[in-house]
Amino acid sequence: MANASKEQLSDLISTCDAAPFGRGHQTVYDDSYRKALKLELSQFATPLELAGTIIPHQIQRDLVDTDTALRRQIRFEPYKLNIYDEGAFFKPHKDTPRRENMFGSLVVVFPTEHQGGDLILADGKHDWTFKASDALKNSTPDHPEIAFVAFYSDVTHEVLPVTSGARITLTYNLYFESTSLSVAARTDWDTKVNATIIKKI
Ligand SMILES: O=C(O)CCC(=O)C(=O)O
Ligand SMILES: [Fe+2]
Repeated sequence: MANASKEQLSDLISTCDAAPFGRGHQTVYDDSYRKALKLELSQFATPLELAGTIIPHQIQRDLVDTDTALRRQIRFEPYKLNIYDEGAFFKPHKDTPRRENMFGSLVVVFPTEHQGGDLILADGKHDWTFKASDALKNSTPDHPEIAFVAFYSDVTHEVLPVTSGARITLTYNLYFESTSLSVAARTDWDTKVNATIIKKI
């Protein structure tokens, strides 16, 4: 991605489908709510090996181990590749839990040139802005960087419109290894968002 030319990005964009989202129990398309493109897991391959980065450790340390009640092994499941070209956005929503031991989401942002597309997160008490376009501005083809943000499932988030270029993200569902604890009942965590830039991937 760090070396992607405009042509390669337009090729990628032209192979993608419109991205739906969950509304109640349904999966719907509504481009006044979510205007973006996506590829399902079966439709792409990525050289990004999450296990080879610091991301799992950082999420374990800063999002999970900070609370003794939560201290458990976590697992990442890749979910979708999302492409936001100019004018694309995703209005405020919470992610639909895929299974009862899902406790959060991880969004990895690739270093493709773009403006806008800030991710705004809120839990009712705090809000956060994750501006990957700024975070990645020192990324170069020779020294690519990625940015990530991880958050609990009760955090509402939205992607503001991309004003130029293309913002490409890979989302993961975050699970606890054991299914014993009902995580949905917990809404009083102090730190709900963890955002960092990973250098030199
Ligand atoms: O691409 C992003 O930054 C967020 C995507 C998202 O919120 C989702 O797929 O549910
Ligand atoms: Fe989401």
